[in-house]
Amino acid sequence: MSAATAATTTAAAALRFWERGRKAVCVGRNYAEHARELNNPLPQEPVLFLKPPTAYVREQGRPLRAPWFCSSLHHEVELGVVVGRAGSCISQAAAMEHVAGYALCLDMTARDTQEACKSKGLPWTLAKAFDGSCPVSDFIPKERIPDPHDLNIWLEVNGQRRQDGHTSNMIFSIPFLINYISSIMTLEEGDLILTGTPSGVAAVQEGDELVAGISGVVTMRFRVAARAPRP
Ligand SMILES: O=C([O-])CC(=O)C(=O)O
Ligand SMILES: [Mg+2]
Repeated sequence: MSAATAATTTAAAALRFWERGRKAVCVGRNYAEHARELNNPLPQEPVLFLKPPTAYVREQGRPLRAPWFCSSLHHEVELGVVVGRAGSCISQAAAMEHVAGYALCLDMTARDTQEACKSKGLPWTLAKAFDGSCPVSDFIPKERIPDPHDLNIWLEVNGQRRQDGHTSNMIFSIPFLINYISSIMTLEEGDLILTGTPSGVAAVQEGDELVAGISGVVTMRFRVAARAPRP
């Protein structure tokens, strides 16, 4: 691909990736300390699940809220990778050419629902894919992050640091994940890959203020509202 084409695809993906109706492919248990804190085994292969485009919520938009069936809404701060060029069966060597940039993300999780799903051997869709379950920062162009495996990602609740991780501790690297995911489902321009959370996940309460950041790159702020009423 020419440099001009690469620049065009990057610019296109920079345009509000969260409004493009694209999927978020999420990786679970990609940090050993987080797998351990929830008493999960270390994965031999990436654990994957999906969030629909209706999961995205923007910083200046509506507040975060637990869905009606959840009484333990957890925060999980994660580095998001924004796909700039579609592909399937992308090699690890070519993987970074398909990256347009990054976003800071929260994989908001209905933890009690997830535990119930796990114990019944059911998928995690209710726990992970509800409306507003994926707060995202502005798009961060690739050029602003020379090494995505050398980032400090953190989250504070009401001014108290809860999560403080480093992307060098991912079990599966970004090129590995792009290769693995694209061998299962086509990655499209504007798709987001959530790369897993470091340890320190915990429940949020109505009225909490969440501030998360990638040190030296971006911060974002969200308020937690009352749980959604049962329809
Ligand atoms: O819910 C979980 O523990 C799995 C997950 O999303 C993560 O590790 O980021
Ligand atoms: Mg997660």
